[in-house]
Amino acid sequence: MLRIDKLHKQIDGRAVLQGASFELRPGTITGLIGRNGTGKTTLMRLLTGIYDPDRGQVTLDGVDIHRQANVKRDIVFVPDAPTALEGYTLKQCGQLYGKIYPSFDRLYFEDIIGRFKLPLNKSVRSLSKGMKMLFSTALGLATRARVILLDEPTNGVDAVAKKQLLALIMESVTPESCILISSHMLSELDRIADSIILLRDGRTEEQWLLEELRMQVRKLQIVFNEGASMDWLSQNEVHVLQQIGRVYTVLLESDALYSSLMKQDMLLVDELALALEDWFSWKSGGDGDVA
Ligand SMILES: Nc1ncnc2c1ncn2[C@@H]1O[C@H](COP(=O)(O)OP(=O)(O)OP(=O)(O)O)[C@@H](O)[C@H]1O
Repeated sequence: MLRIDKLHKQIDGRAVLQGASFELRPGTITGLIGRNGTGKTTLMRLLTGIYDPDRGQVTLDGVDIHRQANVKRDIVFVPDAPTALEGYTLKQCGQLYGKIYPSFDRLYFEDIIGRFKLPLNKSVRSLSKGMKMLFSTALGLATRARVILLDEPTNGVDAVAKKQLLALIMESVTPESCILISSHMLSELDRIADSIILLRDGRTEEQWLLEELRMQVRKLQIVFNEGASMDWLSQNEVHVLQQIGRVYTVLLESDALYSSLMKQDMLLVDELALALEDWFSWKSGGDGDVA
């Protein structure tokens, strides 16, 4: 559906994107993660056509979105602050979006606004930061566009509304549409995303399906008898998340490693549920802070 192919973009002489490639498939929610300043917002601006790429292509069903302006109506970007709409009332914003986006669903928009108890006749400026995020996400989702890009949608949103917002995002994806969410909240993506894209050094690495990841990567708590088996622990494919005395929490990817672990001198081994954050800590080189 939306295909991103070797995107390059320099901003102020700095290469922000250096070959980002991935795909967004219909009916899916994809999480975009990466450290501060890695270029997630820049990438979203490129996908919406706000920026042109220096090199590379973004195509929606084979049509280059930077060459065919009308395709952009199928792609909506919800920024992390709706500054452009500050002067309008919420209702006026709905009317405006209804004119821009042919599939804008006004009833759905007003339904969401009602669910979050947002004031339809007040200006966007008068809303709190969290309310602004709820409102702009509602506006974006109500376009019923085929591709919806959400930049940190839960930023500033309280715990109760966050739960509702995540449910809303999940309910909004249809078999014909897809949603890309940039977020530092890995536990939220863990709950709602189908796949994850990690942006690092301007490049996207492999796109991981969360379901497959949970099957492939084992998280184990091991208590060794006497001394820990350093030979086993120091293998490249074993990642030690935590060590407290003789208790190790590790991640490992291969069945062969699991079999060789079973031959070690252990008091206890226990399988734990893998969290996206654990895996991320591994892939970020162990500092656990990429997002
Ligand atoms: N308008 C701009 N002018 C100059 N530099 C910019 C501009 N926009 C972005 N940048 C730079 O481009 C890089 C990528 O910024 P971007 O906002 O895309 O990162 P991000 O991954 O979304 O960050 P965060 O997680 O902090 O929101 C940063 O180094 C940033 O300083």
